[in-house]
Amino acid sequence: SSSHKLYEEINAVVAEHIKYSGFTIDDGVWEAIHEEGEMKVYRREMEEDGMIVDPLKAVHCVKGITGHELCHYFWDVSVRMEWEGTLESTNTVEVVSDDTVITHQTHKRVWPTTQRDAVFWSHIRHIAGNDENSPDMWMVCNYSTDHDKAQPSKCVRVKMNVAMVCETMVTPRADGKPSTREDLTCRVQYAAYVNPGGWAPPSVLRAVYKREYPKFLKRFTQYVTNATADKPIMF
Ligand SMILES: O=S(=O)(CCO)c1ccc(-c2ccc(C3CCCC3)c([C@H]3C[C@H]3c3ccccn3)c2)cc1
Repeated sequence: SSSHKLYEEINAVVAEHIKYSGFTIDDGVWEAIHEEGEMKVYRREMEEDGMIVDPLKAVHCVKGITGHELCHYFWDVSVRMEWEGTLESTNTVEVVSDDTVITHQTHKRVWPTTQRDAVFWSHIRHIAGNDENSPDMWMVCNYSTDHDKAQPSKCVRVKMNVAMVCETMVTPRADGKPSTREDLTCRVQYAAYVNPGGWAPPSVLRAVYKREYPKFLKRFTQYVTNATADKPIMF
């Protein structure tokens, strides 16, 4: 229930991501590392006590789906192994409420680094827009947390703060008929702050992020497109 002690943190993290969301990327600050069609991926080079913690930001535009659908599948742990290619295992350690779960997942080892795992709360939220200044958005935040049911493992624990924020554009039909998927466009913003935990070679980490984030975003959005193609639209 929303009286759960986590909600203070959840509300603060959500507010922060809304504050920093925005489709305009300040080129002076963000370095483009990948552009493919509508998908553009950026990073900022940042280190915290010798650790690479490059913030990552990506924007994408996906036809034929809604932001609610994209966030639903990003949040739904039961399908995560189907689209997250770098995952070895995932385990839900607590269902906090119908919009928040706590997950423990292990990532496949990335040579030559030690294998990593993550324990995080994952919260899905619809932010109703009331005018063009505050658009209607769906958002999922994945934020590292501790949990006594998350088994200590051989893995190095990463610290992460990830947000998927979506806006849906519906082009009105001239014939006044109900919208179909051709009328839908989902504008996606993905922001990830991942501290890899223990030491890892900076050049290796930067190469991994540069390779894996575009792959993950492409594979995930393709997964949602396929999963929703023959289903009624979830607005
Ligand atoms: O968007 S999510 O919330 C989706 C839920 O899974 C997310 C995405 C990515 C990560 C993550 C965390 C750590 C690493 C590294 C750090 C040193 C060695 C492993 C990587 C590396 C494996 C690379 C990677 C980058 C991007 C996407 C997937 N794989 C990724 C965590 C959560």
